[in-house]
Amino acid sequence: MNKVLEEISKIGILPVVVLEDAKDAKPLAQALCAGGLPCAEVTFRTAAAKESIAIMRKEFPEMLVGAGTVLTVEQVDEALEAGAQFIISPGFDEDVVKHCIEKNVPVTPGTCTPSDVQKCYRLGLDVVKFFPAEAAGGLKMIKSIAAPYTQMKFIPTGGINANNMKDYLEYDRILAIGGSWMVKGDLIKNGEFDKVEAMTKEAVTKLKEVR
Ligand SMILES: O=C(O)C(=O)C[C@H](O)[C@H](O)COP(=O)(O)O
Repeated sequence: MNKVLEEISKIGILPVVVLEDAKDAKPLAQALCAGGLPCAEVTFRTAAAKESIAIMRKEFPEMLVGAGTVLTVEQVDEALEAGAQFIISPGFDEDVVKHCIEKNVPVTPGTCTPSDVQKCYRLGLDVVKFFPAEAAGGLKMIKSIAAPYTQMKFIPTGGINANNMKDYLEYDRILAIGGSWMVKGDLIKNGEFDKVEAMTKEAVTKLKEVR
């Protein structure tokens, strides 16, 4: 498995971040690192994504920073220019995946059916995102899908929070979980980075109970 994905596996939880303003990138990264999760998926839902990734990479070299909601080949290139170490999409796009393979950057496309997983398998991936995890059937669905694809690992995201995270993390085919619950937009907007840190710590405490 790719080294970056192995690192994500060791950390166990991938915070999914939406930053409206790149000035929040530094305090947010600081709160995540202090809370014990030195990683972030910065989503390309906002114009601030590229600059935010660049800031986090520069200020926190120990952190793993990737790009999320990557929908096009152009966004892959922008993310790489900013220093993104991995690429995540909500769904499967063959052009995006092939481009990442060419650029030698780990990519985890979103899947939620066996057909999606199989397309990723054929392109040589051994880790995929499972999105939207809770709405698409949760852990029960992942266990059913994972059975035939014996080497595939999953990063479920969507509807995961402090209350249900442990169920996912207990299953050995879960590489890590993704979620935004500790980095909610309001917390960032209001500058409540102490709360981000506290919720991150709480998540790490729960993680340690099962891993
Ligand atoms: O933007 C992307 O690339 C996505 O695939 C969606 C995000 O991963 C989820 O929206 C996070 O889900 P929540 O933790 O329920 O907020």
